[in-house]
Amino acid sequence: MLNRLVTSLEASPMVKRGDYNYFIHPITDGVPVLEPALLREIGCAMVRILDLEGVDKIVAAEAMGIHIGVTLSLMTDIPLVIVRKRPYELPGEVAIHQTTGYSKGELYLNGVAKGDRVVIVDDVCSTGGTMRAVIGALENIGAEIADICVVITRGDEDIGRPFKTLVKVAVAESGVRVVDTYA
Ligand SMILES: O=P(O)(O)OC[C@H]1O[C@H](OP(=O)(O)OP(=O)(O)O)[C@H](O)[C@@H]1O
Ligand code: HPA
Repeated sequence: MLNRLVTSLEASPMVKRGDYNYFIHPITDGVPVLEPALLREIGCAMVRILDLEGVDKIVAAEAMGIHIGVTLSLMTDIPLVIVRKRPYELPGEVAIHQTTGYSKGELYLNGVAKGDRVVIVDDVCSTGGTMRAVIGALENIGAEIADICVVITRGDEDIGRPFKTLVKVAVAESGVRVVDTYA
């Protein structure tokens, strides 16, 4: 069912970002080219496993959560909120500090109100730093997180609540191995 995702992940080129073994893949980097059939495969799998009952908004972080969020939004007609890397200073904007395995930065959340029922999607969860930061901001606003799905999980980090993933991978300097699939 996730044949395209599994095959392409296991063919990922590897680079070092400091000590971090970083795999390069169309879903997580947009390069070299993102095939519509792969996005459809992922969108269909997410629709199958996510709890979308009564969901008002899909929340996805810039940059590489965007195409995942767009795919799910087009398939479900649920509006999309993009957590941006630059501020807009709109009333109620929430600044979020993000730490990943290889970077630190700020994210800015607009467009989610107290009581909104949301799902969070992203391309990958590694240290869980990004997901923990986004969850914390949504909880502070008083949004209800109905469900979470990341396409690829590459670590065992605790993000403070259960979440769904399409594939779990083991990453080494030599490459990516898909350990499990969940859709
Ligand atoms: O679990 P973590 O260690 O937080 O890593 C996962 C995050 O890292 C990547 O984002 P990044 O901030 O690198 O930006 P990008 O989406 O612009 O590539 C990815 O899109 C996730 O959001
Ligand atoms: O290894 C990775 N590759 C692409 N994106 C990522 N985001 C966190 N880790 C990775």
